[in-house]
Amino acid sequence: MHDTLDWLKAECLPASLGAGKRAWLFDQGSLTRRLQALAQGQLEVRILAEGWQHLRDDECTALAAAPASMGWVREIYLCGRSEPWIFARSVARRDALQAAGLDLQNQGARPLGELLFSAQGFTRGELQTCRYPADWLPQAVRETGHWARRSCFTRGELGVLVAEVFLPAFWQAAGIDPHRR
Ligand SMILES: C=C(O[C@@H]1C=C(C(=O)O)C=C[C@H]1O)C(=O)O
Repeated sequence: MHDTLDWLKAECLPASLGAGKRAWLFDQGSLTRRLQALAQGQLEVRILAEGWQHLRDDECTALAAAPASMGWVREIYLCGRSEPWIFARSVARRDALQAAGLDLQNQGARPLGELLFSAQGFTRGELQTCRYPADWLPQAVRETGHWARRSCFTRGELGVLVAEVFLPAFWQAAGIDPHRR
């Protein structure tokens, strides 16, 4: 397991990372909203998996949870013009969700961003990036080297850790060479 997965802050990234990719990776706004514009409104959430699972080591560390804590896991594609552009995995501690009375189980195909960027009192923490482990990706998009970012949205004791992996089809749609750093 990648318990030593290093998520890097903006200032730790190689200077060689292209400005186009860096701008997308570290944009503080709602990714859903930006993608809706890029897809001219043809953006949908495709749910891949949801449920209570033991969280990964890097997730437990980020959420200040004991190793292998139980949490709600939501894995989706954000599809632009019916093509997977983003793989996203969002997790939160079960104890914190229950204490907050937040019901992520019924989010369904509504973008999580509508909850996290609405007036619900969530604050976004620092954005970090990494090259996402291929074996954490769905089989259909399993390649090494995809840029990912993550941040934690907090409200009181509750943290929702959102990781977004930018797939080659997205970079092409954004007019950025997916093979350049
Ligand atoms: C956090 C956001 O929500 C987006 C929607 C997600 C979902 O519905 O599961 C997951 C990650 C994000 O890309 C956002 O819009 O920035």
